Amino acid sequence: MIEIDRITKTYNGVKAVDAVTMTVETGTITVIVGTSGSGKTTLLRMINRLEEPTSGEVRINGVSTLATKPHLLRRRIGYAIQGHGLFPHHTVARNIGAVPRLLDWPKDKIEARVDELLTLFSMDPAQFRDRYPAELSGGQQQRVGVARALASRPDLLLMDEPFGALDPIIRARAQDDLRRIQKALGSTIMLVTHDMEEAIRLGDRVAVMDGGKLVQHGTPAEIIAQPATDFVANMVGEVERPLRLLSLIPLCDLVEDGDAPGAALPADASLRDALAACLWTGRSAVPVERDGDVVGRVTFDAIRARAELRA
Ligand SMILES: Nc1ncnc2c1ncn2[C@@H]1O[C@H](COP(=O)(O)OP(=O)(O)OP(=O)(O)O)[C@@H](O)[C@H]1O
Repeated sequence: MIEIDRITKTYNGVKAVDAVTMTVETGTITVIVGTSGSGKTTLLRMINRLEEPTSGEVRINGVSTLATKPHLLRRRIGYAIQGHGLFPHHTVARNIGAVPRLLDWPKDKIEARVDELLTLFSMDPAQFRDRYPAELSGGQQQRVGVARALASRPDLLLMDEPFGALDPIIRARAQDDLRRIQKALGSTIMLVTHDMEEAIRLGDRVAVMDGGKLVQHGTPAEIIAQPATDFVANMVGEVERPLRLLSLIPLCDLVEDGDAPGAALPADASLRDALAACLWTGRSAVPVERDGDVVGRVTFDAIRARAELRA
């Protein structure tokens, strides 16, 4: 568990981060979202002490980060940034193994970990281990950057706009990859973005910053359905609220007995997908399948009723 306790950073008399308090549960993704200059990066960088707080403290599993020397602390906290910061003259394997090497892991354990991570990120180790960063696509470089940050099984992974440089399609895939890998490894992640769509898609919890203050901290559904301030409502986008909510609800929540025409959607697809299918093909219901078997249908009316209920 990560406890952030009234942490504050003042630059030239101005509070860039103002008494932020929040708790991050182990094994979850927290996304910090806000406009430019709202203090997101400063908050993140105080957690691994790249910035020293003016006041307040951070505790990891009950122990203050002030109790550990900053360079030792940073070996336990992964850090991935936009543009990934790979060492250009080191191979992929050396890049990923950088922190385990600092921690004096035996060579065979490092090699096994590099291969395990490359495989998790859908990059064939035999093909990619010995390449240099310049021999990779932007999306591959980004994956190696995240693999490097995860290599030593850190207590916490901090990510600052990790997908900012990727085009929208690769970006969506990178987000799905991160979700899958985070689940597989049980990692605890704090990620900064200015993109509410990304926050809602990735976060177990979303923390909204405005002018250095934490204005709301809750599940994506809470942020969308009950925005705490006008600023949060604006960030979510009033018009998009019902659609965003539908994108969080799986079909299996609304499935009912009965037939429907046309191609089936998987039970873990979202109501937003089903709505799109209804509108696109003019159907009033879509079949739902699980493991290849049709298990029922979701109707347009049921989707509309759910959207009205929560929006
Ligand atoms: N080293 C510094 N010295 C003085 N002011 C700073 C320093 N670093 C950040 N600030 C100020 O603190 C405020 C918060 O900056 P921060 O980088 O944390 O915002 P952000 O929300 O991450 O913004 P962005 O999305 O643009 O990166 C800004 O007003 C910024 O100008």
